[in-house]
Amino acid sequence: MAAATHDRPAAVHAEGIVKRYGPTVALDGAHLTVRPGEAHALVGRNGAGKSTLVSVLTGMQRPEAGQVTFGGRPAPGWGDTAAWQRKVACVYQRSMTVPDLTVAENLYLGRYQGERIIRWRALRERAGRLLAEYGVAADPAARIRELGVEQRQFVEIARALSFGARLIVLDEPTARLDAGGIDRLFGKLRSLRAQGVAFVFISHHLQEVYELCDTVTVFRDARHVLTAPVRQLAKDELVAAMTGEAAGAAHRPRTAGRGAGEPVLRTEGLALEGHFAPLDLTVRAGEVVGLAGAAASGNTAIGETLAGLRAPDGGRIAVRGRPVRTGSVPHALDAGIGYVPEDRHREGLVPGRSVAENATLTVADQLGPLGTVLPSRTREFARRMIASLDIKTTGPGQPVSGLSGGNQQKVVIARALARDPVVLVAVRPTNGVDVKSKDALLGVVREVADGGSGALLVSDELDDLRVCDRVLAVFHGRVTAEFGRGWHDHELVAAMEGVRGDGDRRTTEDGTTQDTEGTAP
Ligand SMILES: Nc1ncnc2c1ncn2[C@@H]1O[C@H](COP(=O)(O)OP(=O)(O)OP(=O)(O)O)[C@@H](O)[C@H]1O
Repeated sequence: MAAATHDRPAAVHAEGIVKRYGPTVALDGAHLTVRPGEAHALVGRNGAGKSTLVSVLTGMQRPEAGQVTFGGRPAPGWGDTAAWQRKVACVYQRSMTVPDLTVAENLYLGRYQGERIIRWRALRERAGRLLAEYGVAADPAARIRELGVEQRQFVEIARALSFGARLIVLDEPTARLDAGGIDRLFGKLRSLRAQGVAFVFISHHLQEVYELCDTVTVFRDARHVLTAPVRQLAKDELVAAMTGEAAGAAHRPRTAGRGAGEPVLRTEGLALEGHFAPLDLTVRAGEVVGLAGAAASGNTAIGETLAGLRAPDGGRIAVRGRPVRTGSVPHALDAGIGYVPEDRHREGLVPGRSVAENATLTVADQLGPLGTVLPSRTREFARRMIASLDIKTTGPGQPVSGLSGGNQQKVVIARALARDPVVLVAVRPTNGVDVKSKDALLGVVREVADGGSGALLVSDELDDLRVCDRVLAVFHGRVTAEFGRGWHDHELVAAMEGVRGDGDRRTTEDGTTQDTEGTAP
């Protein structure tokens, strides 16, 4: 199906790109060529330089050296935003659209500068035609905040195409989509490729690279390492190129727990209407428990309720047998619930503060006041975390804003570990984390449990869930199945999606299937 062509000039060609941030060399003579109609994966470890290249290719950052051409013509002048928009767009994991404006307004944002009167009805009609042209099912009058991630991404793609861009960068577009959403996104990308639109696809999910892309480029330590047809590169060779280690050197985290002890976390009838039905959950010392479910299953809401971010409608939470006041983050923290949020930008970090300060924010009272001089204990803890979570940074004193996305995520995890939590609740902790660091991170979660705490891993990533001693599948706000070790991928995926078929059959706790009603709470 590959629509990539070699007889036309490259959709984008970049060469000799150098970009520095102070002492950090983010790109060191990097190059990339993407053909029209190609789906080109750009992969590399956290901090390899992928986002920096994207910011250069989209005119957001000016490189110190190098050239960029689109369709064989030099890139627009620095600062000529409108001209860049006609060449290329990036759909980020975090939406660049304006949530309080309508779809129609977002589609035509910035295009009517200088015009005194905007005809709203005509604008909505034009937006409707535009969306129909690109096969996007979204109401032009709906506010962006009312749309799901999937529709928002489609609106952003339609917006880019309507400016004339024939190159679209997708930065981890699948991170917040469920399996059906990923299928629909890939279907749309395939049909656009057939029309000659080229994609740069950034993902830490290598299986998606194999599913969607025809070419892959690997960056390592600010440099281009290889470009190859995806089909000619085995997955372990790809990982080896990313890590610089021999193929097969990557190890899986240990999965054998020491056996469960006393309950460290217990919920009784914990419920949140519209999100999850009354839940009785027990996590024991030494145990890693998985809460598996798709984005809308309610598993994230359970994690957020345990962390005190949401107030439940009813039910109780106890840590080591002691009741925890629900709906209060400070009480959850004091009770020993460590929390790794899904959205590190919103809930995770203080950008101007250093790696060490951010990693220890919750224990500031134990380590001494935050100030310009780092207390030695803060720095010492940060150093340990930098080593064990493999954080790529110039040191504990570097502001977190200077870290790549994946490395920021690791700082959020460090922060949750700083207090020696009795139970660690982590929501999709490996989101945006590279293949090798994922192993390190899951190994740390395992160590937390082996050290006598408990861990609850909220995720839909099978590779993450493999570290668990038990996995509970959540569907429509209810735990529908429980698995011990040794589950098969297809069983867990089926349980996460709710097994539909004759009479809507589900797997129950003892592993059998039965007819259920499958109603949402
Ligand atoms: N604003 C900034 N200030 C200082 N250093 C920065 C800044 N942005 C990026 N860097 C550094 O540049 C290097 C490349 O970062 P970049 O964000 O391009 O990596 P990446 O490959 O996109 O990583 P990830 O997979 O984690 O998103 C990193 O060492 C990072 O710390």
